[in-house]
Amino acid sequence: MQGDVGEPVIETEGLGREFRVRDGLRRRTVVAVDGLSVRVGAGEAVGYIGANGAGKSTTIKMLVGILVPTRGSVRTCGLRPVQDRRRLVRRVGVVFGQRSQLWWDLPVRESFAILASIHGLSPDRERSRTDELVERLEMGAYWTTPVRQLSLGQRMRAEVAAALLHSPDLVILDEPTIGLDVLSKQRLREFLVTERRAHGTTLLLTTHDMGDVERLCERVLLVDHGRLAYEGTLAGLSRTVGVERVLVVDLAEPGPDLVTVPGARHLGSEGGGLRQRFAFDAEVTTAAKVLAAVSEQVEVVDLSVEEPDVEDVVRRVYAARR
Ligand SMILES: Nc1ncnc2c1ncn2[C@@H]1O[C@H](COP(=O)(O)OP(=O)(O)OP(=O)(O)O)[C@@H](O)[C@H]1O
Repeated sequence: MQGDVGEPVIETEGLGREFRVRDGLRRRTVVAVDGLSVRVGAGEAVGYIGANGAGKSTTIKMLVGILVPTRGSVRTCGLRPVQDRRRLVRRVGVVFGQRSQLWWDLPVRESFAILASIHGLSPDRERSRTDELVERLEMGAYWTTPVRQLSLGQRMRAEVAAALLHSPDLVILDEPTIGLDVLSKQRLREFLVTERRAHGTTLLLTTHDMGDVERLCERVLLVDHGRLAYEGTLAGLSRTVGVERVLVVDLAEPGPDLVTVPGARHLGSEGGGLRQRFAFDAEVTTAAKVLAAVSEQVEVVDLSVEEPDVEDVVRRVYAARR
Protein backbone atom coordinates (compact mmCIF):
# COMPACT_ATOMS: atom_id res chain seq x y z
CA MET A 1 0.00 0.00 0.00
CA GLN A 2 0.93 3.66 -0.35
CA GLY A 3 1.20 6.24 2.40
CA ASP A 4 4.95 6.58 2.43
CA VAL A 5 4.89 9.97 4.14
CA GLY A 6 6.20 9.34 7.66
CA GLU A 7 4.95 6.83 10.21
CA PRO A 8 1.52 5.38 9.51
CA VAL A 9 -1.24 7.11 11.45
CA ILE A 10 -3.78 4.65 10.11
CA GLU A 11 -2.86 1.11 9.26
CA THR A 12 -5.34 -1.66 8.53
CA GLU A 13 -4.68 -5.16 7.34
CA GLY A 14 -7.47 -7.34 6.00
CA LEU A 15 -9.91 -5.31 8.09
CA GLY A 16 -13.49 -6.55 7.97
CA ARG A 17 -16.82 -6.06 9.63
CA GLU A 18 -20.00 -8.04 9.17
CA PHE A 19 -23.47 -7.41 10.55
CA ARG A 20 -26.20 -9.96 11.16
CA VAL A 21 -29.46 -8.42 10.03
CA ARG A 22 -33.05 -9.58 10.06
CA ASP A 23 -34.52 -9.98 6.60
CA GLY A 24 -38.19 -10.76 7.07
CA LEU A 25 -38.22 -13.98 9.09
CA ARG A 26 -34.69 -14.96 8.13
CA ARG A 27 -31.39 -13.58 9.24
CA ARG A 28 -28.59 -12.79 6.84
CA THR A 29 -25.07 -11.42 6.97
CA VAL A 30 -24.13 -8.02 5.55
CA VAL A 31 -20.43 -7.60 4.82
CA ALA A 32 -19.91 -3.88 5.36
CA VAL A 33 -16.10 -3.87 5.19
CA ASP A 34 -14.39 -6.69 3.38
CA GLY A 35 -10.65 -7.16 3.88
CA LEU A 36 -9.47 -3.56 3.75
CA SER A 37 -5.70 -2.97 3.80
CA VAL A 38 -4.77 0.70 3.86
CA ARG A 39 -2.04 2.93 5.23
CA VAL A 40 -2.22 6.64 5.84
CA GLY A 41 1.05 8.37 6.71
CA ALA A 42 1.53 11.21 9.21
CA GLY A 43 0.53 14.55 7.73
CA GLU A 44 -1.31 13.09 4.77
CA ALA A 45 -4.76 14.27 3.68
CA VAL A 46 -6.78 11.41 2.30
CA GLY A 47 -10.25 11.38 0.80
CA TYR A 48 -12.18 8.22 1.64
CA ILE A 49 -14.92 7.98 -0.93
CA GLY A 50 -17.49 5.48 -2.14
CA ALA A 51 -21.19 5.11 -2.89
CA ASN A 52 -23.84 5.04 -0.16
CA GLY A 53 -23.45 1.87 1.83
CA ALA A 54 -19.92 1.16 0.54
CA GLY A 55 -18.61 0.83 4.10
CA LYS A 56 -17.06 4.22 4.84
CA SER A 57 -18.76 4.97 8.15
CA THR A 58 -18.22 1.41 9.35
CA THR A 59 -14.50 1.76 8.60
CA ILE A 60 -14.32 5.05 10.50
CA LYS A 61 -16.12 3.54 13.47
CA MET A 62 -13.53 0.75 13.56
CA LEU A 63 -10.69 3.27 13.24
CA VAL A 64 -11.86 5.12 16.34
CA GLY A 65 -12.89 2.07 18.36
CA ILE A 66 -16.68 2.53 18.28
CA LEU A 67 -17.09 -0.77 16.41
CA VAL A 68 -15.17 -3.99 16.90
CA PRO A 69 -13.86 -5.56 13.66
CA THR A 70 -14.98 -9.08 12.86
CA ARG A 71 -11.66 -9.74 11.16
CA GLY A 72 -8.27 -8.27 10.34
CA SER A 73 -6.30 -5.70 12.26
CA VAL A 74 -6.37 -1.96 12.73
CA ARG A 75 -3.97 0.52 14.32
CA THR A 76 -4.79 4.19 14.66
CA CYS A 77 -1.99 6.50 15.83
CA GLY A 78 -0.15 3.28 16.64
CA LEU A 79 -2.90 2.26 19.11
CA ARG A 80 -5.50 -0.52 19.15
CA PRO A 81 -8.72 1.48 18.82
CA VAL A 82 -10.97 -0.65 21.04
CA GLN A 83 -8.51 -1.63 23.77
CA ASP A 84 -6.70 1.73 23.85
CA ARG A 85 -9.76 3.89 23.27
CA ARG A 86 -9.14 6.28 26.13
CA ARG A 87 -5.63 7.05 24.92
CA LEU A 88 -6.82 7.25 21.33
CA VAL A 89 -9.46 9.88 22.14
CA ARG A 90 -6.60 12.26 22.99
CA ARG A 91 -4.97 11.74 19.61
CA VAL A 92 -8.00 11.83 17.30
CA GLY A 93 -10.74 14.34 16.53
CA VAL A 94 -13.86 13.10 14.76
CA VAL A 95 -16.80 14.86 13.16
CA PHE A 96 -19.77 12.84 12.04
CA GLY A 97 -21.61 15.45 9.94
CA GLN A 98 -25.00 14.01 10.77
CA ARG A 99 -24.41 13.79 14.51
CA SER A 100 -23.43 16.48 17.00
CA GLN A 101 -20.77 16.25 19.68
CA LEU A 102 -21.90 19.56 21.17
CA TRP A 103 -24.42 20.05 23.95
CA TRP A 104 -27.61 21.09 22.24
CA ASP A 105 -29.01 23.38 24.94
CA LEU A 106 -25.74 24.94 26.04
CA PRO A 107 -24.06 27.98 24.54
CA VAL A 108 -21.22 27.01 22.19
CA ARG A 109 -18.74 28.44 24.68
CA GLU A 110 -19.84 26.02 27.41
CA SER A 111 -19.58 23.00 25.13
CA PHE A 112 -15.99 24.00 24.46
CA ALA A 113 -15.28 24.46 28.16
CA ILE A 114 -16.59 20.93 28.84
CA LEU A 115 -14.52 19.46 26.00
CA ALA A 116 -11.41 21.29 27.21
CA SER A 117 -11.91 19.78 30.64
CA ILE A 118 -12.52 16.28 29.19
CA HIS A 119 -9.26 16.56 27.27
CA GLY A 120 -7.42 17.92 30.29
CA LEU A 121 -6.23 21.14 28.63
CA SER A 122 -4.46 23.58 30.92
CA PRO A 123 -6.29 26.92 31.40
CA ASP A 124 -3.64 28.67 29.28
CA ARG A 125 -3.82 26.13 26.52
CA GLU A 126 -7.62 26.19 26.60
CA ARG A 127 -7.67 29.97 26.28
CA SER A 128 -5.13 30.26 23.49
CA ARG A 129 -6.52 27.39 21.42
CA THR A 130 -10.13 28.51 21.88
CA ASP A 131 -9.25 32.10 20.91
CA GLU A 132 -7.42 30.83 17.85
CA LEU A 133 -10.34 28.65 16.72
CA VAL A 134 -13.00 31.29 17.43
CA GLU A 135 -11.08 33.79 15.36
CA ARG A 136 -10.15 31.53 12.47
CA LEU A 137 -13.59 29.96 12.17
CA GLU A 138 -15.36 33.26 12.81
CA MET A 139 -17.42 31.89 15.69
CA GLY A 140 -17.40 35.13 17.73
CA ALA A 141 -20.88 36.19 16.63
CA TYR A 142 -22.50 33.04 17.99
CA TRP A 143 -20.07 32.05 20.72
CA THR A 144 -22.68 32.51 23.47
CA THR A 145 -25.65 31.17 21.46
CA PRO A 146 -27.13 27.77 22.35
CA VAL A 147 -26.11 25.15 19.81
CA ARG A 148 -29.70 24.36 18.86
CA GLN A 149 -30.14 27.93 17.56
CA LEU A 150 -27.18 27.79 15.16
CA SER A 151 -27.51 27.58 11.39
CA LEU A 152 -26.10 24.43 9.83
CA GLY A 153 -23.03 26.30 8.59
CA GLN A 154 -22.36 27.77 12.03
CA ARG A 155 -22.86 24.42 13.71
CA MET A 156 -20.49 22.63 11.36
CA ARG A 157 -17.79 25.21 12.04
CA ALA A 158 -18.34 24.68 15.76
CA GLU A 159 -18.25 20.88 15.31
CA VAL A 160 -14.95 21.02 13.43
CA ALA A 161 -13.48 23.44 15.98
CA ALA A 162 -14.62 21.13 18.80
CA ALA A 163 -12.94 18.14 17.13
CA LEU A 164 -9.72 20.14 16.79
CA LEU A 165 -9.73 21.78 20.23
CA HIS A 166 -7.19 19.36 21.70
CA SER A 167 -4.94 19.61 18.58
CA PRO A 168 -5.26 15.93 17.63
CA ASP A 169 -2.72 14.23 15.36
CA LEU A 170 -5.53 12.79 13.25
CA VAL A 171 -8.79 14.41 12.24
CA ILE A 172 -11.53 12.29 10.73
CA LEU A 173 -14.35 14.19 9.09
CA ASP A 174 -17.40 12.28 7.89
CA GLU A 175 -19.33 14.48 5.42
CA PRO A 176 -18.28 17.79 7.00
CA THR A 177 -19.75 19.97 4.25
CA ILE A 178 -23.04 18.17 3.68
CA GLY A 179 -25.89 20.65 3.26
CA LEU A 180 -23.64 23.72 3.52
CA ASP A 181 -23.92 26.68 1.16
CA VAL A 182 -21.02 27.54 -1.13
CA LEU A 183 -19.57 30.21 1.17
CA SER A 184 -19.70 28.07 4.30
CA LYS A 185 -18.04 25.20 2.43
CA GLN A 186 -15.32 27.49 1.21
CA ARG A 187 -14.66 28.89 4.68
CA LEU A 188 -14.44 25.44 6.21
CA ARG A 189 -12.11 24.18 3.50
CA GLU A 190 -9.84 27.20 3.84
CA PHE A 191 -9.69 26.70 7.57
CA LEU A 192 -8.78 23.03 7.20
CA VAL A 193 -6.02 23.82 4.70
CA THR A 194 -4.52 26.43 7.08
CA GLU A 195 -4.88 24.17 10.09
CA ARG A 196 -3.05 21.34 8.36
CA ARG A 197 -0.34 23.66 7.19
CA ALA A 198 0.16 25.05 10.70
CA HIS A 199 -0.01 21.78 12.65
CA GLY A 200 0.77 19.00 10.15
CA THR A 201 -2.52 17.33 11.09
CA THR A 202 -3.37 14.10 9.31
CA LEU A 203 -6.79 14.24 7.68
CA LEU A 204 -9.17 11.49 6.64
CA LEU A 205 -12.27 12.81 4.97
CA THR A 206 -15.40 11.17 3.61
CA THR A 207 -17.51 13.31 1.36
CA HIS A 208 -19.88 13.30 -1.57
CA ASP A 209 -18.48 16.61 -2.74
CA MET A 210 -15.63 16.38 -5.22
CA GLY A 211 -14.67 19.98 -4.40
CA ASP A 212 -13.79 18.85 -0.86
CA VAL A 213 -11.54 16.11 -2.17
CA GLU A 214 -9.99 18.37 -4.77
CA ARG A 215 -9.14 21.17 -2.38
CA LEU A 216 -8.25 19.17 0.69
CA CYS A 217 -6.91 15.76 -0.23
CA GLU A 218 -3.69 14.63 -1.86
CA ARG A 219 -4.76 11.05 -2.13
CA VAL A 220 -8.00 9.17 -2.56
CA LEU A 221 -9.11 5.77 -1.30
CA LEU A 222 -12.22 4.55 -3.04
CA VAL A 223 -14.25 1.69 -1.57
CA ASP A 224 -16.71 -0.54 -3.32
CA HIS A 225 -18.67 -3.05 -1.21
CA GLY A 226 -16.15 -2.70 1.59
CA ARG A 227 -13.15 -3.34 -0.67
CA LEU A 228 -10.52 -0.96 -1.94
CA ALA A 229 -11.34 -0.17 -5.58
CA TYR A 230 -8.88 2.65 -6.22
CA GLU A 231 -5.96 4.21 -4.43
CA GLY A 232 -4.03 7.17 -5.80
CA THR A 233 -4.37 10.82 -6.70
CA LEU A 234 -7.61 12.48 -7.68
CA ALA A 235 -6.07 13.44 -11.03
CA GLY A 236 -5.25 9.77 -11.58
CA LEU A 237 -8.82 8.84 -10.69
CA SER A 238 -10.20 11.46 -13.07
CA ARG A 239 -7.92 10.14 -15.83
CA THR A 240 -9.02 6.58 -15.16
CA VAL A 241 -12.69 7.37 -15.56
CA GLY A 242 -12.58 10.57 -17.60
CA VAL A 243 -14.38 12.85 -15.16
CA GLU A 244 -15.89 15.90 -16.79
CA ARG A 245 -16.73 19.32 -15.38
CA VAL A 246 -19.74 21.29 -16.46
CA LEU A 247 -19.79 24.96 -17.44
CA VAL A 248 -23.22 26.56 -17.22
CA VAL A 249 -23.67 29.89 -19.03
CA ASP A 250 -26.58 32.29 -19.07
CA LEU A 251 -26.82 34.25 -22.33
CA ALA A 252 -28.06 37.78 -22.91
CA GLU A 253 -30.61 36.46 -25.40
CA PRO A 254 -32.12 33.06 -26.16
CA GLY A 255 -30.42 31.37 -29.08
CA PRO A 256 -29.71 28.09 -30.83
CA ASP A 257 -27.71 25.35 -29.09
CA LEU A 258 -23.99 26.10 -29.33
CA VAL A 259 -22.83 22.71 -30.50
CA THR A 260 -19.48 23.75 -31.97
CA VAL A 261 -17.53 24.95 -28.94
CA PRO A 262 -13.95 23.59 -29.16
CA GLY A 263 -12.98 21.32 -26.27
CA ALA A 264 -16.56 21.11 -24.96
CA ARG A 265 -19.59 18.94 -25.44
CA HIS A 266 -23.01 20.60 -25.48
CA LEU A 267 -25.12 18.93 -22.82
CA GLY A 268 -28.41 20.76 -23.22
CA SER A 269 -30.18 24.05 -22.85
CA GLU A 270 -33.08 25.61 -20.97
CA GLY A 271 -35.33 28.63 -21.51
CA GLY A 272 -35.17 28.39 -25.30
CA GLY A 273 -31.37 28.48 -25.22
CA LEU A 274 -31.01 31.20 -22.58
CA ARG A 275 -29.04 28.82 -20.33
CA GLN A 276 -26.67 26.33 -21.93
CA ARG A 277 -24.53 23.60 -20.38
CA PHE A 278 -21.18 22.31 -21.64
CA ALA A 279 -19.13 19.37 -20.41
CA PHE A 280 -15.35 19.60 -20.65
CA ASP A 281 -12.38 17.55 -19.53
CA ALA A 282 -10.30 19.54 -17.04
CA GLU A 283 -7.21 17.56 -18.04
CA VAL A 284 -7.53 18.84 -21.60
CA THR A 285 -8.92 22.38 -21.34
CA THR A 286 -10.08 24.93 -18.75
CA ALA A 287 -13.39 26.59 -17.92
CA ALA A 288 -11.83 29.92 -19.02
CA LYS A 289 -11.01 28.56 -22.49
CA VAL A 290 -14.47 27.08 -22.95
CA LEU A 291 -15.99 30.38 -21.80
CA ALA A 292 -13.83 32.32 -24.24
CA ALA A 293 -14.97 30.06 -27.09
CA VAL A 294 -18.62 30.50 -26.11
CA SER A 295 -18.19 34.29 -25.79
CA GLU A 296 -16.89 34.46 -29.36
CA GLN A 297 -20.31 33.26 -30.50
CA VAL A 298 -22.73 34.90 -28.05
CA GLU A 299 -22.92 37.38 -25.18
CA VAL A 300 -22.60 35.66 -21.79
CA VAL A 301 -24.14 37.41 -18.76
CA ASP A 302 -23.54 34.83 -16.02
CA LEU A 303 -21.75 31.55 -15.51
CA SER A 304 -21.01 28.80 -13.03
CA VAL A 305 -18.86 25.68 -13.02
CA GLU A 306 -20.32 22.49 -11.56
CA GLU A 307 -17.94 20.17 -9.75
CA PRO A 308 -18.22 16.52 -10.67
CA ASP A 309 -20.21 14.62 -8.11
CA VAL A 310 -18.35 11.93 -6.17
CA GLU A 311 -21.29 9.61 -6.81
CA ASP A 312 -20.77 10.08 -10.53
CA VAL A 313 -17.05 9.35 -10.32
CA VAL A 314 -17.72 6.35 -8.14
CA ARG A 315 -20.35 5.02 -10.55
CA ARG A 316 -17.86 5.26 -13.40
CA VAL A 317 -15.16 3.44 -11.44
CA TYR A 318 -17.63 0.72 -10.42
CA ALA A 319 -18.86 0.37 -14.00
CA ALA A 320 -15.29 0.04 -15.27
CA ARG A 321 -14.63 -2.75 -12.75
CA ARG A 322 -17.65 -4.85 -13.69
N1 LIG B 1 -25.33 -1.35 12.61
C1 LIG B 1 -25.56 -1.94 11.44
N2 LIG B 1 -26.37 -3.01 11.36
C2 LIG B 1 -26.59 -3.62 10.18
N3 LIG B 1 -26.07 -3.22 9.00
C3 LIG B 1 -25.27 -2.14 9.01
C4 LIG B 1 -24.97 -1.44 10.22
N4 LIG B 1 -24.14 -0.41 9.93
C5 LIG B 1 -23.93 -0.46 8.59
N5 LIG B 1 -24.59 -1.49 8.04
C6 LIG B 1 -24.59 -1.89 6.64
O1 LIG B 1 -23.24 -1.97 6.22
C7 LIG B 1 -23.08 -1.44 4.90
C8 LIG B 1 -22.08 -0.30 4.93
O2 LIG B 1 -22.64 0.80 5.65
P1 LIG B 1 -21.83 2.15 5.96
O3 LIG B 1 -22.73 3.00 6.78
O4 LIG B 1 -20.49 1.82 6.49
O5 LIG B 1 -21.68 2.75 4.49
P2 LIG B 1 -21.22 4.20 4.06
O6 LIG B 1 -20.23 4.00 2.96
O7 LIG B 1 -20.79 4.99 5.23
O8 LIG B 1 -22.56 4.78 3.46
P3 LIG B 1 -23.13 6.31 3.45
O9 LIG B 1 -22.32 7.05 2.43
O10 LIG B 1 -24.54 6.11 3.05
O11 LIG B 1 -22.96 6.85 4.84
C9 LIG B 1 -24.48 -1.04 4.45
O12 LIG B 1 -25.02 -2.09 3.71
C10 LIG B 1 -25.23 -0.85 5.75
O13 LIG B 1 -26.59 -1.10 5.57
